[in-house]
Amino acid sequence: MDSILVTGNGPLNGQIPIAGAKNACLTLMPATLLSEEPLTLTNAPRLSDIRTMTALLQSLGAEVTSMNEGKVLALSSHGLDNHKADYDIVRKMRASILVLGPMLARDGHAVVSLPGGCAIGARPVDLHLKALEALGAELELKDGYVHAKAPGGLKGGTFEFPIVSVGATENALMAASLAKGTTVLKNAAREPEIVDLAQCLRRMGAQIDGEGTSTITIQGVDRLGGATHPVVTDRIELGTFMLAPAICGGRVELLGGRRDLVGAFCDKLEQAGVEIEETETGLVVARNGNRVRAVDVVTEPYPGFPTDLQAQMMALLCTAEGTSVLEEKIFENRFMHAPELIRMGAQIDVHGGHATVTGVEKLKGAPVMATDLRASVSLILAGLAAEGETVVSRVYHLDRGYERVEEKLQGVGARIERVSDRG
Ligand SMILES: CC(=O)N[C@H]1[C@@H](OP(=O)(O)OP(=O)(O)OC[C@H]2O[C@@H](n3ccc(=O)[nH]c3=O)[C@H](O)[C@@H]2O)O[C@H](CO)[C@@H](O)[C@@H]1O
Ligand SMILES: C=C(OP(=O)(O)O)C(=O)O
Repeated sequence: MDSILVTGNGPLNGQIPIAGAKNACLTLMPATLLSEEPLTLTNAPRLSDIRTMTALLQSLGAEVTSMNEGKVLALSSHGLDNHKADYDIVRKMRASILVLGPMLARDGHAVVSLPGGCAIGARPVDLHLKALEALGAELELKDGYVHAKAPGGLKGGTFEFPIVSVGATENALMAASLAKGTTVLKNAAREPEIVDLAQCLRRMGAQIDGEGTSTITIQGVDRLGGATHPVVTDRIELGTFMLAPAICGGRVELLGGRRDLVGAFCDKLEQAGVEIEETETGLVVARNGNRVRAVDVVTEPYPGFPTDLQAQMMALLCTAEGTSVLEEKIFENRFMHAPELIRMGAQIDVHGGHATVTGVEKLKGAPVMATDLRASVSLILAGLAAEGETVVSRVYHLDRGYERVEEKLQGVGARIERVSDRG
């Protein structure tokens, strides 16, 4: 299993290109199941999660061809010969549940394994199921699988999400696109990935209004066609790499970055004393000299501060002047990076959904490991700011969501390399 070796660094300077969003691509790919015609996604990220979704769609009988070194995905679901998403693939990635709504909407039946919990929390899928029931789906849970039927097709309905869920909004949005009549989704998620999905579905012929607000209205159509759609920029990769010059000092331009994707996050960075400038080609982040200041952070659905940047922000605040409190409101167990950061000399006290971080002048390199994607990259950021060497193991978590992380950071002067254990 590979590890990442990071050696503490001085200021970083240069440019980092930001890829298409993992979380957008993982919902755009299952949208192929809604149509008999081809869907082409450009600006796709090259990630293990994308390969997992490819394998899942192929297991259902869809064709997925990766072109242009993986940046273009040509998908076609002309003849699905299997409507069962097997546990062996679904357990690898929670986003697998996103095949349920589209398969059910197009063909009237689907069987999908329940994904189960994961390191950051229990993550039930009850809201996905309730939203589909509001569209007339008949569901039964048997042997760890959701057996779904809609013999006469799905029918439009109104559903108000009791809490904001990105994935449940995506499943419902896709299913409603082919339901008969009008669907109104209230308290819907407003994330840029939802907007991207709605734009792609519209290109395929769907009639959708209100994406990016809490109420989305969908007028169902009989069939959807083919489309070509560029995947939106990955705001979480963007925020992660914005933290590299923030933590090491220097000046880095994140190519393709836009402030509207990471507004709440930018506000916090600026409060901490980091400079951010929007250019025609991206976002420039700079910090010179002084230590960053402590800031308090509360994770919330978009447009709030994203939970997927909480671990990385904690790494920065470990080096800030003063005491910060981070409150995690989305996932109940998303502070697993804290004990690892403590091994690097950080002062963190976790109490329930809060972490109190008292900044130290210098972190110290150490061998560390993490049990999830964003936790892993937070340890790389901490390693860049630490004295000495940090070895981050369990790199497969990182490969789920960051393409060529070491090359991108090397490109701005970071001392980071992948070490293979195989030899
Ligand atoms: C592939 C993908 O896009 N993943 C993102 C997506 O995950 P995902 O779509 O799984 O996250 P949700 O927005 O659904 O989760 C929000 C909260 O709702 C709860 N919940 C969710 C569904 C449900 O049926 N019942 C329920 O109780 C979850 O446990 C969590 O506490 O949004 C999260 C929140 O921004 C991000 O951290 C993930 O990176
Ligand atoms: C939690 C994440 O992803 P997933 O929902 O796929 O587990 C993430 O991208 O940080």
